Amino acid sequence: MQIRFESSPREVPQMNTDTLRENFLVENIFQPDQINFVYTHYDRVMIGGAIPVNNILQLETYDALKSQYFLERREIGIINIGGRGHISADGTSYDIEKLGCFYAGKETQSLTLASADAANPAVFYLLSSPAHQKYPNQLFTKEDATPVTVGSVETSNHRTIYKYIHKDGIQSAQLVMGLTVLQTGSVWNTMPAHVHDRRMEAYCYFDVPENQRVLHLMGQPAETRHLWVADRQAVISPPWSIHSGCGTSNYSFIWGMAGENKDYTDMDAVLIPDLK
Ligand SMILES: O=C(O)C(=O)C[C@H](O)C(=O)CO
Ligand SMILES: [Zn+2]
Repeated sequence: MQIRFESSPREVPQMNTDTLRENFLVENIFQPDQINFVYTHYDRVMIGGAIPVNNILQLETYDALKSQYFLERREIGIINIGGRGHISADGTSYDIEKLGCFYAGKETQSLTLASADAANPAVFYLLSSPAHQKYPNQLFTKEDATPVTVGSVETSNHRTIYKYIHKDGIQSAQLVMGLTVLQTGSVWNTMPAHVHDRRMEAYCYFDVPENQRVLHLMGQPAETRHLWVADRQAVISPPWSIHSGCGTSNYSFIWGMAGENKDYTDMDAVLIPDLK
């Protein structure tokens, strides 16, 4: 498992393209018949991917966690961005369609991931944070997430936000998670941008068409940098950083956070003319 340490707002403006990508871009977590994680020191959030094709994949612990099992002191949110899948948690099975979200709380001892059809496998994005309290395991479909449409065609940011794990949705110790789908013709996410120094965030871009890319913007509002991001790649956003993107086509992305609170609306907005 790869481990990423934190970078301060003073160091980031000095980074060249490769160093920025080494620190903030998560490139290869989605591999057939594997579960892969990157462990970040930003609120100790782990970012993972799994594509069960021919095997049922078991969530195993890692030496770095020094725990008997993965969720001994952690919780996890799992969103399926592929074909129909199955999740089993401590003996209870759940069917999970594309864009469904499963939450497994602290002390869930056994968790497996499988696909309904190897020809169209489930693709699971995994986000895990430390948990000091146990909350019930729960499945949400995208309809359960009470979608909200924001932005407009005129500003090329017309998009639908699905909130799954947050203060008023699936209950968790600190994890917040959901996804955003851009409408055809819209390319901007999270513009106007914001920061929330109380929570780190990770974005995982998906449904980015072949040969298209998302230009992800990061950094302090007056000192921004960019990363070119491909389909099924994730970006770590430090709490002091904006996280916003503009695509060469429309796309979707999963956002997830951990930190001081679970209030999705707790954001400090940045005025567009203040961006540099
Ligand atoms: O499109 C958006 O705007 C978002 O999806 C914003 C994210 O949900 C976010 O950054 C939450 O803090
Ligand atoms: Zn945010």
